[in-house]
Amino acid sequence: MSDAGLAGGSARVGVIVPAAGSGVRLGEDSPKAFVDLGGSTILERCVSGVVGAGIDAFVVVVVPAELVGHARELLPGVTVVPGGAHRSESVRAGLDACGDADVILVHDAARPLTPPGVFRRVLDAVLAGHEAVVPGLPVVDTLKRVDTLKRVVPGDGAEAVTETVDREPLRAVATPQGFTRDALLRAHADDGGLATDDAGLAERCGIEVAVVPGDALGFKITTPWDLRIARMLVS
Ligand SMILES: Nc1ccn([C@@H]2O[C@H](COP(=O)(O)OP(=O)(O)OP(=O)(O)O)[C@@H](O)[C@H]2O)c(=O)n1
Ligand SMILES: C[C@](O)(CO)[C@H](O)COP(=O)(O)O
Repeated sequence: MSDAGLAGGSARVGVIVPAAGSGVRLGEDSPKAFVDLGGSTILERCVSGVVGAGIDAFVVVVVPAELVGHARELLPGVTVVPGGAHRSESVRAGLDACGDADVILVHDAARPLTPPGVFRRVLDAVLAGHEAVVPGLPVVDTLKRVDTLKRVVPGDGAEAVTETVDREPLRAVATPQGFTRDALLRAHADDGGLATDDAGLAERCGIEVAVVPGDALGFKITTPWDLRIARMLVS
């Protein structure tokens, strides 16, 4: 489909929800997507958020192989497929199940509180003609590059600051990340390698990635602290 076709409102939209991680940094008994967040799993909350964004989309959820049946029970009517050992492999499994979508959003299950406006901004930017779009926020902390200390004080584990990094041109990016079908296929072609996000793979093959405003509520549940905040926000 041409860009004009996408802008014309006839685009078919697919959403891949990678949820096959184990959540090592969270340290709960279940894989992260299946951890409780105010009475529903993180995964159910995330899929509700996708549906609640009001985008007419085909949704594919990617979970650990042993939890495919359980996820299908939690999410009747949603396509569920087994993922891989790395996030990029899980996204590729979702891509294989994504049918004939013209635009594909990839949205981490681990970001279940992402507001509808972020989905809209990312989708609208793809429909407007960008091949790849990520939501991003300015970095607020002062950033230091570190290395090992020359003057080692036994036992304290300290590191040496080598540089203060200019944060002005930096953005902390989240999901959903949106792509034309062609761009996402190119990014993942030939088992496209591994990266922490899909835009990273797109960049490697020369695709320009646009950044639109993200939202603090789109934070990723990674650590026990994040889960605590998320539970407070939904209570
Ligand atoms: N093999 C993997 C690894 C990650 N993910 C998904 O990618 C998203 C972002 O990953 P992250 O937050 O790092 O989750 P985990 O890999 O589960 O976390 P950890 O690194 O702490 O184990 C999550 O929704 C996670 O389920 C996935 O689908 N398949
Ligand atoms: C895709 C992502 O959520 C964008 O912020 C992030 O890169 C996932 O990275 P992680 O290393 O798997 O946490």
